[in-house]
Amino acid sequence: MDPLFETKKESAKAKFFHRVYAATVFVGICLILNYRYEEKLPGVDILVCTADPTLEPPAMVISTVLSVMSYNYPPEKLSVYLSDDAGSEFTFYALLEASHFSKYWIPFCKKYNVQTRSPEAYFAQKFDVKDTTHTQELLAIKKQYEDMKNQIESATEKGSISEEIRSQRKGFLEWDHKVSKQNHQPIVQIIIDGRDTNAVDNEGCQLPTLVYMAREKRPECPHNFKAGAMNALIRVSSEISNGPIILNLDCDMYANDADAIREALCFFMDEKRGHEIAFVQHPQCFDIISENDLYGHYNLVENQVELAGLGGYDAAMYCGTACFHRRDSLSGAKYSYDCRNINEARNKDKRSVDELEKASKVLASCSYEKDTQWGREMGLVYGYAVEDVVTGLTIQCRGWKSMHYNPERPAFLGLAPVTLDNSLVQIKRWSEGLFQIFFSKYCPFIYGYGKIKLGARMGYCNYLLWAPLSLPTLFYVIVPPVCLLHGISLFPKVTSLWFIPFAYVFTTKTVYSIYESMSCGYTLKSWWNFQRMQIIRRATAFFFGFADVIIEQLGLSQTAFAITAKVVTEDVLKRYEQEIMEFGSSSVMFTIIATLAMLNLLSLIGGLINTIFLEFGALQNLISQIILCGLMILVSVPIYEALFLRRDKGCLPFSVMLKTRNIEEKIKKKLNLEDK
Ligand SMILES: O=c1ccn([C@@H]2O[C@H](COP(=O)(O)OP(=O)(O)O[C@H]3O[C@H](CO)[C@@H](O)[C@H](O)[C@H]3O)[C@@H](O)[C@H]2O)c(=O)[nH]1
Ligand SMILES: [Mn+2]
Repeated sequence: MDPLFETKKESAKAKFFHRVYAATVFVGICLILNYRYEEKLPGVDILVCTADPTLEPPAMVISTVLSVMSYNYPPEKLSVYLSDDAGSEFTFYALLEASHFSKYWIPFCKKYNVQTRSPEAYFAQKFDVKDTTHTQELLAIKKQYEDMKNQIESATEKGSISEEIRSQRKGFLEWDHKVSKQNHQPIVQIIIDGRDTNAVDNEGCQLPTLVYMAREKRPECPHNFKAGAMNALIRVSSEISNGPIILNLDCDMYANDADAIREALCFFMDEKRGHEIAFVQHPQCFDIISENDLYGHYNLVENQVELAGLGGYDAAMYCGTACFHRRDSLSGAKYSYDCRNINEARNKDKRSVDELEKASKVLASCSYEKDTQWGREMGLVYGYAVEDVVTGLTIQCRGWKSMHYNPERPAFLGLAPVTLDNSLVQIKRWSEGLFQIFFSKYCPFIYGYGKIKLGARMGYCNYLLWAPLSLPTLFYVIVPPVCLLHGISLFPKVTSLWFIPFAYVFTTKTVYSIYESMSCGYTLKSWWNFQRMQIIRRATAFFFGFADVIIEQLGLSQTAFAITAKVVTEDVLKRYEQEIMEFGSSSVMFTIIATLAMLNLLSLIGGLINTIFLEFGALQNLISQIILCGLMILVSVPIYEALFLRRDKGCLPFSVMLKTRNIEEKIKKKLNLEDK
């Protein structure tokens, strides 16, 4: 037999035994730890944010809530809070329905050891169950879920909630005719009181606490977007359950691993180093991603190399969601050795639900933060479009450490944008927010000096400097083609020695990037797609982010938070799955993309005509530019398709085409002139 084959077999065997061994040890340790720590498990408060019932449908929000309510964790130590920045009674209603459904959902998950505990994601799967009682129960609960969802959706569509439902719950009294999204009193409703021994599921097991909160909103009072919502949540939860560990989740990201809390606690409760750790960040992983990652949301290299590297410097970046925090460090405490105890007794509050709600409302009011350190030294930092990253940095600079934890089965799965427009809006917010931090007093090089390691500061800047990256990219996609058209050579001749450094940098960078991507699990095609997205992002989103920060620095505008839409129509989703780029709207960003694609195409044609027919010798001077243009054209193929070939709803709209035509005309005119 082939000796190579033999060794392969041997090593496979060894690997297998290694795995079995590791798994056994792991299970063993878990059992011991469970036994040793079960009593000491700390209270965990899960804070979920939502902001708009049309962009973030209540049915999606409650699936997230249900996924965390059904964690494998003692329910009397678990509390779930939903912040609703829209102050919408439909979200409140949906949460009420969810609390009812949880009585069936939680026991079902536990009985059949369901792994995916977001009902929406779970029922979207294909099932293959043989056992008949299981099938029956599954079908029954699926029907129950769908009925609930239909009810919520029809109420939202109708725009009203029936008197019958309203009369069942006094909480609805909060929504009189005066409540609007931007203007309403603080609302706190304890839907399930975890202390109440009657709050049980249909098998008689205790349910976790569930709270609805809509902080006060007044038009004259800046609300600071998600950071404001989170800070109100931190305070309200401290009043009601005061769990020493906080899990922060966006409404579009559900829990995908029922044991995630226990795993995260292994870091916090570690006897040697646990007390130093402020937060444990899971990477942002997404649920629906097209096969070859059309819009570059997989983030495999980012998660496995860049963010993990920052984690290696004890400075994992806080990414706003899927993050476990120590309450103390999030609320502004400095690190000290005394922070060791997280398993303090749960607030043994004897106050009634009404009293708790009343006390909480004060904490969720506009005036509460006046003249306090909230938004500066305490809680999430205000004034940045990426409040999460800057907050994480301040926590680290107060002496804490943070972990990046990327388990094999993603513990959380979110919703990535499935249209180019949404994706760019999101990236623009990020690049803007990140660059804002670089420009502020929190610039890691200055603020972090002497507090976090140099590597960590550099790692942060890898992200904070996204926006200015737009400038070289724009230069490279505009200047070389324009010069090519005019026959101006920008790079050294192929025969010159000076050509070597350019060729060297270009090839090694490309080869390394392919190697890195593929070793992290990308396909070659997804790498290629990512190159396209990089150019598109830099030429549009990063550039707008850059411009906005400059304008803000001049004091001409203020930061806003554009929420990414989470509702998609069937045909958009279908095109996404087929990896057809979705344009469909006439955003300025699309005009830029289309213009750049046309500019390169026409310049290459024009440049080639000129050199071949007029001065053939010039070719070797222009070869680098021809290659650059050619690559840009190859990468832009989907854009030409959207401009000229496609007729579906996602193609580039006529208005974008018209605008790019202007440029074409100009180039053609120029070519004609030269021909003469
Ligand atoms: O005024 C607001 C605006 C937003 N949100 C919530 O913030 C979350 C994130 O918003 P989303 O539109 O989904 O933005 P993403 O770009 O997906 O969010 C990423 O980037 C944000 C910073 O830009 C972080 O806050 C997020 O945690 C991170 O997931 C959502 O749950 C929203 O409901 C609010 O609660 N109040
Ligand atoms: Mn999101």
